[in-house]
Amino acid sequence: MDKIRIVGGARLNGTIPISGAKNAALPLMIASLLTDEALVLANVPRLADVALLKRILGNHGVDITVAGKRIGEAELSGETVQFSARTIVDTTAPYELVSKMRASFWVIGPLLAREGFAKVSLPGGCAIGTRPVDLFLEALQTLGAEIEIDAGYVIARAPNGLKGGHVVFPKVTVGATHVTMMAATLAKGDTIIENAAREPEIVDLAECLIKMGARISGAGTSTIRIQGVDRLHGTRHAVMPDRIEAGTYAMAVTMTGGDVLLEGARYDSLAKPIEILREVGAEITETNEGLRVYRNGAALRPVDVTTEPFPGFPTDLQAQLMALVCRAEGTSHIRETIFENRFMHVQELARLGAEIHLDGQNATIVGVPRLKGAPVMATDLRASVSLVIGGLVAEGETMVNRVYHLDRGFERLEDKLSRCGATVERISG
Ligand SMILES: CC(=O)N[C@H]1[C@@H](OP(=O)(O)OP(=O)(O)OC[C@H]2O[C@@H](n3ccc(=O)[nH]c3=O)[C@H](O)[C@@H]2O)O[C@H](CO)[C@@H](O)[C@@H]1O
Ligand SMILES: C=C(OP(=O)(O)O)C(=O)O
Repeated sequence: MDKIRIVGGARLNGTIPISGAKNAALPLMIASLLTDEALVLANVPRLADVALLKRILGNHGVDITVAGKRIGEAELSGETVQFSARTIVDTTAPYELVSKMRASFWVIGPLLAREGFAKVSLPGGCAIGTRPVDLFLEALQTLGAEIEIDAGYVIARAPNGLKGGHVVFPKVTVGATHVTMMAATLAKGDTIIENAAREPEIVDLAECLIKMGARISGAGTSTIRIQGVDRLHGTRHAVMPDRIEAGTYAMAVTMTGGDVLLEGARYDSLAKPIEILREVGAEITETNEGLRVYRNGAALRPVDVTTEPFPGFPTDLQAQLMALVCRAEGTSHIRETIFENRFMHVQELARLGAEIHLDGQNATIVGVPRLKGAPVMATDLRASVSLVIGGLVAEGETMVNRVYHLDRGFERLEDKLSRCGATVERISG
């Protein structure tokens, strides 16, 4: 099993190219199931989750070819990949694949809309919480699906096709918004989604679906309207830059000090994290190429942050912020409201010398003057990278074990950081 070895102490200086967003690439790839024509996606990140979803789509009959890079594309940028679902050969998404990645459950929407049938394994919980799928199923029922649960599988039927409906989500859910929007594109009639997720990845998917011939308005607001069409066609679309990757490196630079251009990062997808990082002590400016993050030797200041759906502070940056304020001068408070068990990094950060007290969904972080390197264990994707951020300033060596979590969502992290002066290496094993 690979490990990441970090020797702390270096400031970060240089340029980090931001990859295509994992959380946009996954639903975009799944959207290829909606048409028998080719969907060509550029800027697809090379990540374990993307590789797994390629296998899952392949199982449904999607023909996948890597079209390579455009001339002049940077070495670290992603691939251009063509997804062609000419015929769906299998409408079942088996447990062995779905249990490895939750987002693979989302194939249920396009399969049902196009084929009138889908049998998809329940994804189960994961390290950050129980993560039920009740809201997906209720939304699909509103669009006319009959749902049965049998032997760990959701069996969804709509033999005469889906029909438009009025979906009101009782809580904001990114996944169920993606799935309902995709399913409704091929339903008969109009669909309204209220209390829809407003995440930028929803907008990216909607833009691609519109290029495919879908009639969607309001994506990015809490009310999305979809007029169903008979069929969708192929198109080309570039995956949006990864706001969570960009936010993570912004926190790393704020932690170490230095001056880094996050190439391709977009301010509007990161407004809240940028506001918080400025409170902590970073200077962040928007340039034509991306976001420039700068901090001199000034002390880090504590903050009080609650995770919320977009445009609030994202849960996917909570662990990284916690690592950062471990070194603040004063006491910070972080409240996690999206997932019930997303504090697995706390015990591992404590191994580096952090002082964090947990009370239910609230963490109190008492800043300490120094962290000290130690062997630590990654428990989930964002928790892993919080340990890397801690390791970048910890005295001596930090060894992060179970790096496969990190490989789900960070493309060549060790290359990107070491190019900016950090001592970070992957030890294969
Ligand atoms: C691949 C991807 O894009 N993953 C992101 C997506 O996950 P995901 O789409 O799974 O997260 P959701 O927005 O659906 O979850 C929000 C909350 O709603 C709950 N819920 C959700 C569905 C449901 O049927 N019932 C229910 O109770 C969840 O347990 C959670 O407490 O959004 C999360 C919240 O921004 C991010 O942390 C994940 O990185
Ligand atoms: C929680 C995440 O992903 P997933 O929803 O795939 O588990 C994440 O990207 O931080």
